This record gives sequence, structure tokens and C-alpha cells, in this order.
Amino acid sequence: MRVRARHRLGDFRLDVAFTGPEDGITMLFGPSGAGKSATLAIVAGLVRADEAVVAVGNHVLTDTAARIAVPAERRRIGIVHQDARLFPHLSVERNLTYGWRRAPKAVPGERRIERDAVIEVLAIGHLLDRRPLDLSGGERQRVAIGRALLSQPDLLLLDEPVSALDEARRGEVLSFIAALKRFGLPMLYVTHREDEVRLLGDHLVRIEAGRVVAEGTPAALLPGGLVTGEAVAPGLVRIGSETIAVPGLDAPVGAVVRVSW
Ligand SMILES: Nc1ncnc2c1ncn2[C@@H]1O[C@H](COP(=O)(O)OP(=O)(O)OP(=O)(O)O)[C@@H](O)[C@H]1O
Repeated sequence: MRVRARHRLGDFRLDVAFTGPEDGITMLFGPSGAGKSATLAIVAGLVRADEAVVAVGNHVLTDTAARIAVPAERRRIGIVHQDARLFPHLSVERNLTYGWRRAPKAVPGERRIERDAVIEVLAIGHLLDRRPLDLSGGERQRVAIGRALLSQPDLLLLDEPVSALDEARRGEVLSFIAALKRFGLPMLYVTHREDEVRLLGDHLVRIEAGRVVAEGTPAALLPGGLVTGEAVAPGLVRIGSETIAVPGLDAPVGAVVRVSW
């Protein structure tokens, strides 16, 4: 996944560029108002940026310079929002089938996400006959994730998918999201919570005031663990694109060091 976007929203200027693995979870992490949702809307094709490139695998979805702008409904992107947004009048089964029926026809050799596998991974088999109103918040989110997966997306966007849940439900849904990695599709996950980044992130893009301020692995970029970096001066270590202060460190410049941070 490759994203570059420049966009003006009133006084706010978004100017971001990052890449994420094609298999695994990229965490778009930053405080409120940083531009996370705006970035997601550009990736989904819901907002036309002033300048942007969005590519998933070999598919270029947006390239303003080349006048490429695949419409949102033709992007193979599944979206999971904070609230599940299920169809209240349809059973869980039919909510899931909705995603399935919207999916493009199977192409031989192409990855297919199977209904039974989705039901098993999300543990929603016993809920199929229920209506969304008869589900807990966590169950609703699991069904929403299932519906998004069954539309056979090339990319799954998760926009603060657990932030509306209480702590107990949150933990439960996070472990289901971690299990989605077995489907082998790229995911872009928006959050302002560091614990979610640690738990789920394969790749971290830290965003502040409309800019990417750091990009790399969560272990390298988040404080609190042992990390490997390069000594760049007495007391200074470079980790990924960040330089951190390590008081008392006196390793030769260029040495690879492991420090706790
Ligand atoms: N249509 C708009 N017109 C003007 N400003 C906007 C518009 N949409 C968003 N903004 C501003 O753009 C900035 C980024 O908003 P965005 O919703 O992307 O942030 P966020 O990181 O997702 O925050 P949160 O975690 O609170 O959802 C904010 O300052 C917001 O006020």
C-alpha cells in the first residue's frame, strides 16, 4: 500500500506520505485532529485530494497527476467504522451475505475470503439468525468486520473500530482483529491509542498536525522496550527515522546499540 496526499481542509493542511505492508496491519496513529480520518477518506476515494497517489498492490486507485481516480464504489476497499452501521432490519446472516453479494466474481487463482472461515475466525456462527439490535456492541463490530471481509476487499480500513466499546469488549474485539492477519490482506487501522498500536501493529505511521512525524515498526518507535539503533553522537541514538536521547550512552558513532526506551 502506498499513500501520498496533499489536501487543504479550511485552515488545516494535510501533507502525508507513507507505505504499508501488503500483508499486515499499518497503524495510522496520532492525536485527535491530526488528519487520520481525512487520510482514510482520501484512501477510500470519498474525498478527492488536491494532490494524491493511492496504490494497493499493483492497483493505482488515485493518481491526480495522471488523472486516475477510481470511484469509491469501484475500489475494492472494506471499511469498518467506530459504530457497526449494520442493516437493522436484516439478520446477521443477511448482513454478511450483503457483503458477499457485492463482491466481484471469483477469478481463478485469486485470493478468496470464505464465508465459513470468516464466521469461524470472528466466532459469530451462533448469531446468524439474530438482528443487530439483539447483539452486544462487540458482537455488532465482529459482524461489521465480517461483512467488510466478505466483500472481498484488497484493503481493509478500520477507523477506530473499538473506540465506542467499553474496556472489556474492546479487548475482546482487538483479539479478533489480530486474528484477521491470517487472511493475508493489508489493513490500515486508525487509532489514537498506543496499546492498540503495540498489540496489532506491524507497521506504524505516526501523524501529527497533518504530517507524518515517524514511520517504522512499533517496537522501534514506541517507548518502553529494548530497541536496536545506531549511535549518532554521545547520548543520541537513531531508531528508524527518529533520533532519541539516551543519557550516558557513550558508544562510537555508527555503532549498533541496543537500548531500552
Ligand atoms: N470539511 C472540513 N473543513 C474544514 N476543516 C476540516 C474539514 N474536515 C476536517 N477538518 C479539519 O481537519 C483536521 C483533521 O481532521 P481529521 O478528522 O482527519 O482528524 P483525526 O486525526 O481523524 O481526528 P479524530 O481522532 O478526532 O477523528 C481537523 O483539524 C479538522 O477540524
